[in-house]
Amino acid sequence: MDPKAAAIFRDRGIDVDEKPGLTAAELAEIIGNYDGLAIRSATKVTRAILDASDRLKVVGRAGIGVDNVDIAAATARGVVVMNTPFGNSITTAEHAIALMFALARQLPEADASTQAGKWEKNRFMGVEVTGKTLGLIGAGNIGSIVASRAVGLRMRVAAYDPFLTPERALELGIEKVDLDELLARADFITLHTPLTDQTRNILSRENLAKTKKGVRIVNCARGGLIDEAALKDALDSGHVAGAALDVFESEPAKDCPLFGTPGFISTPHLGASTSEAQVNVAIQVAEQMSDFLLLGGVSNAINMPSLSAEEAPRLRPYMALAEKLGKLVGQVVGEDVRSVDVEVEGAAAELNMKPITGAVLAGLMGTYSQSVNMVNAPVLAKERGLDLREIRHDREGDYHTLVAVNAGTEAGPKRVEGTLFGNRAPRLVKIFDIPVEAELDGQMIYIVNTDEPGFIGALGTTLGAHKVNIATFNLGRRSEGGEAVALVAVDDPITPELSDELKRLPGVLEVVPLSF
Ligand SMILES: NC(=O)c1ccc[n+]([C@@H]2O[C@H](COP(=O)([O-])OP(=O)(O)OC[C@H]3O[C@@H](n4cnc5c(N)ncnc54)[C@H](O)[C@@H]3O)[C@@H](O)[C@H]2O)c1
Ligand SMILES: O=C(O)CC[C@@H](O)C(=O)O
Repeated sequence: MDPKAAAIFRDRGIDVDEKPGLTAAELAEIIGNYDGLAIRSATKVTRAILDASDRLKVVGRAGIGVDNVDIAAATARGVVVMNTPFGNSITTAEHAIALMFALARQLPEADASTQAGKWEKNRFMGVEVTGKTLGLIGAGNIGSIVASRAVGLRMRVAAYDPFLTPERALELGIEKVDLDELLARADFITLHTPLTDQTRNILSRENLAKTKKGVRIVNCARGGLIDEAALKDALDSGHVAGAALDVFESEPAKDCPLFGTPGFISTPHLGASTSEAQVNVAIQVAEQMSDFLLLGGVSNAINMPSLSAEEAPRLRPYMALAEKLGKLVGQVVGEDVRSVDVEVEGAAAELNMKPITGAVLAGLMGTYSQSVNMVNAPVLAKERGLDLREIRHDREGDYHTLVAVNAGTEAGPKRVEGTLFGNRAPRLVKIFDIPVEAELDGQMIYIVNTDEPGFIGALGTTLGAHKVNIATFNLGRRSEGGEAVALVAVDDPITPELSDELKRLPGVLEVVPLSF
């Protein structure tokens, strides 16, 4: 990785060790010492590596493809995975164009022959690209840049990309076609998709047979998009006139069946290898990882919603409130939660809601499982079949800002509401429709009782008898003489014996020890 990455980490006060070329075993041995791991494409972040990484919070990929990271395993462990989606796009697009020209004019073979003193002028008859049709498979960041360069070279561009809108195609000056039409018409084909279940072997033996005789093919995207054995046969038969691969089914490619085939050109995954691109991605990955580790900002994460470093300070108190509300519901309602509506109104409704929802889930799911954070909470919630809804209210309420968590249970909805005092201090304002103001902090006891004289005295006496000091005392009731709640913050541990004794006090309906 370009040394600028390490320089940025150090400038921002993060200790950094540069360890290029570690084996998997060496990485597994040391990964437990690190909060972040910055990688290029060669490092495989497998489940085994992640399992050995107790402290790891973030993996930053200085590049685009994250197929060298086990995203599911990282997510399950609560590790954020980020990439740098644009820093090497121009460079990779230029490599694709370079390989297209290398194929059109057989540059590597002509170079080798000339340097061998052969001067084979008649052997190397090329083709022009001007006026030819370029078939573009995948018109995202890199594909679009390739398209614009190809249009500049006076090529016609026919693109196959199910997600390409007609407006974008018009803007790029290219034609959107289906795959069969592209295969039938293209003089050159270049691939720019990720490797997914849909794109694996997109140039299969069957699809290669549908291409125009004499087609030339470039792949600077991912190995696995082309059937390498079928491509070799198509080159050998002369159906495909040339193929240039930067990426291979198995990398590092040491004994690919295509090696040595006439008309075949290869580079060792050099698509992103320019000094400009490597500086770009190194700077970007270091800035993103530092923002996350130091400020909680999240950009270009694969497994977590974005939260800019500028937004983070404003959202942080909301996320603290949301997490506390989630924890409160989880602890009081228990395992019975079937659905969760997260509602915001007032100032909260103006904000990016995803981090607030993520924090509610982290609080809630953390009461059911260990090591839960905003990365893995949504996955755990999904595994439990929890229905999640985000609701933004325009209305003006009693509070300038409000976050509510409405948990659906078999016994009906259970709703808690909270606000921020002075825009920063989280406060509960309503629990299960009973107004009660409380800081949710440290150890607390939640008590439901019948509103009757003498209860508070008995509660204080019992806590005193157990040498438990009361820090704050917050009361609310549904109606005079009806259901009442107490949220009592205490300085000393709440033992099971104390809980049992509190449950036996006259009028007590429920006692739940809480921890925030
Ligand atoms: N060789 C290298 O060194 C190098 C460098 C950078 C990126 N890459 C690879 O290049 C590829 C493209 O990167 P990008 O930044 O343009 O990604 P991108 O996400 O911006 O674009 C990918 C495009 O593929 C399209 N796509 C998805 N499924 C498709 C399908 N089934 N059929 C057709 N199109 C489909 C998407 O709609 C999208 O427009 C990625 O695989 C990336 O890893 C390689
Ligand atoms: O880091 C590299 O050299 C390759 C990067 C490339 O494959 C990518 O997906 O960004």
